[in-house]
Amino acid sequence: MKIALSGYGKMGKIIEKMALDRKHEIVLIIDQDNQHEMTPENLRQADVVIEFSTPHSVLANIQKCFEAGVPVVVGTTGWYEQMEQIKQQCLDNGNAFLWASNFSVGVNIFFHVNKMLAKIMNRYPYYEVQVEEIHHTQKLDAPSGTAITIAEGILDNLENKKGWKNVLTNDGAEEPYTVKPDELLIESLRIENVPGTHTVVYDSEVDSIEFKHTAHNRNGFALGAVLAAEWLQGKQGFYSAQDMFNFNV
Ligand SMILES: NC(=O)C1=CN([C@@H]2O[C@H](COP(=O)(O)OP(=O)(O)OC[C@H]3O[C@@H](n4cnc5c(N)ncnc54)[C@H](OP(=O)(O)O)[C@@H]3O)[C@@H](O)[C@H]2O)C=CC1
Ligand SMILES: O=C(O)C1=N[C@H](C(=O)O)C[C@H](O)C1
Repeated sequence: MKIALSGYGKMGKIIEKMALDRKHEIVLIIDQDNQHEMTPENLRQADVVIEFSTPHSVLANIQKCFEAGVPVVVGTTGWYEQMEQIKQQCLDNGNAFLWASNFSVGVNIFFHVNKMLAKIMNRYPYYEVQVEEIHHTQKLDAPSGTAITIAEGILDNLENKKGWKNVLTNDGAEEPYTVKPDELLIESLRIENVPGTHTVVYDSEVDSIEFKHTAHNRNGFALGAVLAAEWLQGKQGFYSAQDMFNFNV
């Protein structure tokens, strides 16, 4: 496959390596300093664009891929309020689009089991649930996209929670926040060099249940993004990684 990379930071560079290992070719690399090269002509050299840039640039980059009619795989987070608008544009224009807040196999298994666990916990309302995420200090968005997907999995399945609330704690700088009974707290922490750790905690007076995923490095995210690009070939429509992993057990 001929791949264009949109965003050539920590993720873009590892995706390039994974793609080359899988015998793909990188035909275009777009970063902050050469955005003018993201033209329809250049994009059309590629079979797929893999987009890992920033929350500020991702929407404009998706538009350019749609205009060029090139399939796009999006890993960038921090834009999900525009999800419906992007979905509509994708479907109206007959594009191919796949997004994931997290492309790693481990986290996608976690997403599935998280929903099952939330369903079980309806029977035990004396457990208070909370989501925690820890990432490196360069991260631009909070909560993480992964934490949002986890929270939505809980909200869809746990009857006593109606919405989520994020608190970003950097070195204890934030005032402690008291959640309302129907609110799901997502606590975000930023610590040097952490690739991504997500925990769901159900806490009661007598015990705690902790369900945790720890990324040891970024390789799982990058491989998942390349596998997604391969999966999207020849397809048209709006997809998420859930369609690719399809854990119907
Ligand atoms: N879904 C998933 O599995 C994962 C998602 N992510 C998400 O991916 C995104 C990127 O993460 P990461 O690589 O760690 O971040 P980095 O900050 O390391 O890389 C982002 C890159 O995008 C570049 N950039 C800035 N503006 C543009 C533009 N207009 N077009 C193209 N590129 C641009 C930046 O350039 P410059 O440095 O010059 O500003 C930088 O090189 C984040 O949103 C992160 O949350 C991360 C890991 C896994
Ligand atoms: O910014 C990151 O690094 C990561 N971002 C994604 C997110 O926001 O969930 C995925 C992963 O946790 C790493």
